Amino acid sequence: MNTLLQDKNFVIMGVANHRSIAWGIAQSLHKAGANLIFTYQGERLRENVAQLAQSLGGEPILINCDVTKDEEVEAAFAQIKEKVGVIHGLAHCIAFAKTEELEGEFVNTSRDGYALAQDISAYSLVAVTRAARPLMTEGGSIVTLTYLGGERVVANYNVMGVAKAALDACVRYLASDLGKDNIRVNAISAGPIRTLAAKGVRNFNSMLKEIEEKAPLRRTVDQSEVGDTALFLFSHLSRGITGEIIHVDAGYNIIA
Ligand SMILES: CCCCCCc1ccc(Oc2ccc(Oc3cccc(O)n3)cc2)c(O)c1
Repeated sequence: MNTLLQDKNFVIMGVANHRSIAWGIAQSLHKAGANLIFTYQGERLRENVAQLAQSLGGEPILINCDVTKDEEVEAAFAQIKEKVGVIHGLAHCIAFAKTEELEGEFVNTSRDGYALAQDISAYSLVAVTRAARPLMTEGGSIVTLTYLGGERVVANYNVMGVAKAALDACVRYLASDLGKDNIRVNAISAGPIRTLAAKGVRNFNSMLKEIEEKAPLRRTVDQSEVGDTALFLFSHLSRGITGEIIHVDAGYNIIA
């Protein structure tokens, strides 16, 4: 146990089940003494998140929030303000694209599929940052999840790669806006991890194998490694870092 985040309040958006990267982040922050607020999308996920949150002990705070609806984002953060007043950080672990657009040729991406991926996977960071900002009266740190496929072509990642490229630029522009409020905005570019979301990407398994063969560390990474990097980005230790993308991928991104 450490006290790096003792008694500080963090919002975690995007826990779906025990394999979620968001859950790995939650565990790392909990061990550092943080108080956690979980948001989920739609009542059917509430029970999953509730059981996981209760396993940490204490009274978890669970808030429904569909990030595609401005009124739900505003209502969610109004509830969070009422419950805790101040927050010190936010983990944005939300993305979506239609599975039929996560395979084959990118040139065949539909107009509505492209817009949907951008709305949920990139614009939602802007929306939640705008809503969270007034609650970060003591400064803060916002962390989102991105992937190498937004920097270089990764077969099948297609429309999500373009959405992650937009997300990465959002990180930089939001960091520029919020730095004067002492709020930092960064992204963790995680290597492939077997999550519910990963099931939506064609040939995911072959990518895991390629990484074990080519990554400098000759292995893939797990949710706890991403969680601990998030802990660093939420703590005083990363106070000089904003607008950055940190790769937690066993070094794979440096290999041609
Ligand atoms: C061939 C690429 C292998 C590496 C992919 C690593 C990765 C795994 C999961 C990622 O997160 C999502 C999130 C939503 C998403 O869209 C989905 C997921 C499940 C079902 C569905 O209809 N859409 C796809 C990937 C992600 O952004 C990146």
